[in-house]
Amino acid sequence: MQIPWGCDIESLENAYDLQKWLAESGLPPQKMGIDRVEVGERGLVALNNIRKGEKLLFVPPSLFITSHSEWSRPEAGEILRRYNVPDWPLLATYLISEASVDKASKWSNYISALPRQPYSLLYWTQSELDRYLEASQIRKRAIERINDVTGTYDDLRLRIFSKYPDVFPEEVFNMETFKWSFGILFSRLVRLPSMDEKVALVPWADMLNHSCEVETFLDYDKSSKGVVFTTDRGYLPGEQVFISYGKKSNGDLLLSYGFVPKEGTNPTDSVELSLSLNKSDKCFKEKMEALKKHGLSVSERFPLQITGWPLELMAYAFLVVSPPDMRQQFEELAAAASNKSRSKKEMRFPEIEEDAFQYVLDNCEASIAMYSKFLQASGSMDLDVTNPKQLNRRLFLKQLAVDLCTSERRILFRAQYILRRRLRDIRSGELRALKLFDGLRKFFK
Ligand SMILES: C[S@@+](CC[C@H](N)C(=O)[O-])C[C@H]1O[C@@H](n2cnc3c(N)ncnc32)[C@H](O)[C@@H]1O
Repeated sequence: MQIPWGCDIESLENAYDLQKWLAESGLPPQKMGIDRVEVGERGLVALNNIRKGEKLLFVPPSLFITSHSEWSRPEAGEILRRYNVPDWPLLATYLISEASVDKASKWSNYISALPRQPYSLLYWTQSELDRYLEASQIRKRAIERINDVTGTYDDLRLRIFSKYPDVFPEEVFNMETFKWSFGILFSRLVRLPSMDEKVALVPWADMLNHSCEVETFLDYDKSSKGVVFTTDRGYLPGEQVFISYGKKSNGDLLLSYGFVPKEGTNPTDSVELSLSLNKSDKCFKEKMEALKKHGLSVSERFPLQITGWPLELMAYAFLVVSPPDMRQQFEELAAAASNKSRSKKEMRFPEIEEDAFQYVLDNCEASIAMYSKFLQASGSMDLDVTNPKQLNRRLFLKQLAVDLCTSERRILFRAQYILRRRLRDIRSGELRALKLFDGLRKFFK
């Protein structure tokens, strides 16, 4: 179903109307203008020289959309407040409600300039996720997110919408429109640290695209009473201005914003490695109980970065490989794996270190094999040319998946290299100790 709101972002017409409306509605004159850009399609571009350290934007609170914004249909807002609906579902419903009244909404210019189909994994079908993201843990995260959105909508429908069908008719408030509004929230909502972490849609500020190379982010500025950001570099006229959407992995960026940064440009990139207890382990039940007690399960995902992995991952690996005579330590290991341990020092269990590293290496290599299979096959995947429009979509999704999988596999290769080296050191240390022991034995004979 085609959503009747928003626009095709290839055209800048609606964005120019938005710019005009904002200027008439209290947005001060800007040093940036909306334009077609190379990264992110539409973005904000410097109109004059912008210096490093300048504050830009100054969007006043009267132009933010928050959970306290006034509803064009007050009865709808009143009902949701009575049911104490949390911020995210409230804002998702608000956006649909305002969109449905068209020009009668204060936000009609803003809504008309929003993308009709936000780039988000919410729009990938199950078979697209299976086909393109089989190797990546992002597939599971996308399915969880889609289920969350579906569950949230079902809950609202059952508890509220079905009781007030005149206020929330199904032609307007349905799964398709919720997918759209949640897609907009995931890709545009900002958390404002200096406003008690309030979440808001901030028109104009949400035209800024992300760069992994900048560190500046949007926040509320109490002195100027508006949303601003401070540039961490200078820009020449015509250059696109960027902010940071946060220290996110490529997978997180794809999940919420629908893009993957260029290979090797994201210093905070990470990949999730899934580790599981061995079902044939004699202590399976005891280990499972220990994990459960600390909020973990028999299968967990841990982030690997190019610079290393967290202590929690090693604690989980130690628990998996620990023999029955270490049962006294199961609790301690499960606590450390859940980040609840008091000690933040690296755990040392020399007698099972080799097994633990080997276990993590085996999991890394199994994961690498899946990525390699997908990346090798991706060249010959899309030969169906009977439907050109569908083919474009397929090529686009496939390219995103190839970019994601290449960056995730790169981190796994690095982990594989470090793990192999650690194992070689452990083994050569053992060999040296063995030779020494042998030498001593001969000496004392
Ligand atoms: C907050 S909006 C930014 C404005 C957006 N370009 C627009 O035209 O409405 C976030 C969306 O911009 C796009 N985007 C932002 N940064 C990007 C980047 N570095 N590369 C590709 N797309 C990007 C993605 O589609 C993302 O979902």
